[in-house]
Amino acid sequence: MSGGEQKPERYYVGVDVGTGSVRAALVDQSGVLLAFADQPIKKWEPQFNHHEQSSEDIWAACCVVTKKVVQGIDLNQIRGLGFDATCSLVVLDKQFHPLPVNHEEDSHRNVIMWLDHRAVSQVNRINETKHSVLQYVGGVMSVEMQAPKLLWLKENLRETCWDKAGHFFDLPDFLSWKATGVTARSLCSLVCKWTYSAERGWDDSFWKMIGLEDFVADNYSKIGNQVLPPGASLGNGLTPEAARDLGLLPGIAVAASLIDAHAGGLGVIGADVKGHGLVCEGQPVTSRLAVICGTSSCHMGISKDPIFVPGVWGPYFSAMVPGFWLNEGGQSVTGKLIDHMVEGHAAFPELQVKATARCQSVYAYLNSHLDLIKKAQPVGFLTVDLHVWPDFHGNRSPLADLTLKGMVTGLKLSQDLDDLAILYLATVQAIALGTRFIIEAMEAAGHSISTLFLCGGLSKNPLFVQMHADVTGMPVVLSQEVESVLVGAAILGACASGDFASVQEAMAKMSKVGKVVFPRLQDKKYYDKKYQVFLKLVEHQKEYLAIMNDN
Ligand SMILES: Nc1ncnc2c1ncn2[C@@H]1O[C@H](COP(=O)(O)OP(=O)(O)O)[C@@H](O)[C@H]1O
Ligand SMILES: O=C(CO)[C@H](O)[C@H](O)COP(=O)(O)O
Repeated sequence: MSGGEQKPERYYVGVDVGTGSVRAALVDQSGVLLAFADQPIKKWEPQFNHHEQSSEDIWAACCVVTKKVVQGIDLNQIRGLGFDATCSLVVLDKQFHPLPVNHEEDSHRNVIMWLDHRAVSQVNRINETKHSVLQYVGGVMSVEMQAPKLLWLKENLRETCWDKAGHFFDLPDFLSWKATGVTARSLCSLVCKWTYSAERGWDDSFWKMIGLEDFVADNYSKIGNQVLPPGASLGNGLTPEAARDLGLLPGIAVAASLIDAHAGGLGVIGADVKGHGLVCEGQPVTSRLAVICGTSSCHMGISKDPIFVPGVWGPYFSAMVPGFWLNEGGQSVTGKLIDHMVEGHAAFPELQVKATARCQSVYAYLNSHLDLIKKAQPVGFLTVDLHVWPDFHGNRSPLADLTLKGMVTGLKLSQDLDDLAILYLATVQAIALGTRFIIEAMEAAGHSISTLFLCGGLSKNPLFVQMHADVTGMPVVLSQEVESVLVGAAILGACASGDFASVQEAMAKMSKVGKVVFPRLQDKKYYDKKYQVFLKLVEHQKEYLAIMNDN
C-alpha cells in the first residue's frame, strides 16, 4: 500500500476474470494500483475441445481477491466496483441455479469457456446462412461466440439443460448480476458475442433462421432485453448479500461490465503520450492498437466510422470506447501456446529445476539462456532455420479458419535446453508475426495504425514485447501499471460512481504510459524475411490439405 499524506480519498475496485485466474485491484482516481490480489480458478477439459468452468467457483474467487485488496481500507472511501471477464457462456435455471453444460450432468460445470470449440457443426451451419448480422463479426462467425454454443446446447442437452434454462449470461454480465441482482446486459458482451446491434437491437430473423426462435418468442428475456453501456451504474448498486460476500459496503456503485480484452483496451488506449517520442502523439487515438495478451491475444483498433475488415471481428459500435467503432482481431491461443510448447518439450523438467534454483520464472530463465547462446548476433536471429505457424487452436484473425493447425519447420535430432529455448523464441516470434498479419489486414481495410499498446500477462515478458516491436516495426507502449486490465475494470467502477463524466474522461485520467519499447529497425530485413516464410507456411498448409483431399 502506498503511503503519504496526499492519499487520494476515492478508491475503486476492479475485478478481472481471466482464463486461468481472477485478479482484483484497489485503484485510486489517478489510476494507481494500491493493492493487488489473484487467485487461480478451476478449469475442466472433459474431452478434446470441450472447456468448462464453474460460475460458483469463479464468484468465490472474486470474493477472495476483493476481500484481500480492501483490507485495512476505510470502506466508505470505495466508490465503485467494475468487473471484466472472459466471454464465456454461463447457464442458469429459472431460479438462477447452475445447470450442467455437459453430458455427465455435472451442474457445477455450468460455464462453456470462450475457447471451447465443441460447436463446429453449429457454427458452420450459421455461417452457411450468410445472414446480414455476420457482416458485423468480420464476415464469418467464430465458434468461440455464443450463438453456436447455444445451438449446441439445444441440440445436445435438450432435457438436462436447454429446457430448464432460465438465463444465459456472458460471464462479465453474470458477475454484475451476482453483485446487484440486475439482469441487464452490457452492450459490450451482447454486441461482440451475441449479434446484438447498438443501433437496431436484436435481429429476429437471425435467431429464427438458425433454429433459436425460442429467444424471439419470449422477447429475449433469457439472453437479455435490457442493455446498458459499459460503465453505467446498475440498479441500487451492491446488494447486502454480495457486499457481505465481497467484504464491501452495500449500495456502492456497480458498473455494467466489459469483456476482459475490452477492459484492457480502456486501461491503455487513452493515455497521454506527450514526451515519449511517439509518433502517435500528433495523431488521433485511432492510430493506436491495444493488444491484450493473456491466454489469447486480442487486437483492439477503433475508428470514427465503421470499417469492415474480412476475418477481423466487428465493426462493433460503442463496444469499447463510447462513440467509436471497434474492430477486434485475435489469436485464440498465445500465452497458452507458449506454455504448451515449453511444457511439452523434453527439456522442460531440466528448465524447471534450473529456473527454480535461480528463483526465476521459466520465461525469465529462457530469456537469459537465449542471451547466452546468441553470442554476438541479435537474439531473434537464432531462428533463421526454425519457423512456427501458431494456429494450434485454429485461426481467429485474419483468416477466420478454425480448421487451421499449428506447424513447425526446422526440427533437429536434439532435445536439450538450447533446443527448447530456440523453439520458445520461434513461438514468440510466430505470435508477433501473427499480429503483423492482423495489422496488415486492418490497414488494408482502412485503419491507420502507428503504435501498439500492450497489456496482459505476456506483456510482462520483455522478449515478447521486443519481438512485437521488431516484427511490426512499431513502438510498443507499456503502461505504468502492469495490470492495465484491472485499471480498465476500475475505470468502469469510477464511471458508475459518477466521479467522472464519461469513460473518455476516466481513461484520460487513469491510464498512464510507463515504458516505450522501440523496434530495432536495423533488424527489419531479417523480420521481413521471417514474415515471408510465415505467409508461405499457411499457403503450404492449404496446399497439403488440397493434395490430401484430391480424389
Ligand atoms: N511473468 C511472466 N513472464 C512471462 N510470461 C508470463 C508471465 N506471467 C504470465 N505470463 C504469460 O501470460 C499468460 C497468462 O496471461 P494472463 O493475462 O494471466 O492470462 P488470462 O487473463 O488469460 O488468465 C501465460 O500463459 C504466460 O504464458
Ligand atoms: O475473446 C476474447 C475477447 O473478446 C478473449 O480472447 C477471451 O475473453 C479470453 O481472454 P484471455 O486470453 O485474456 O483469457
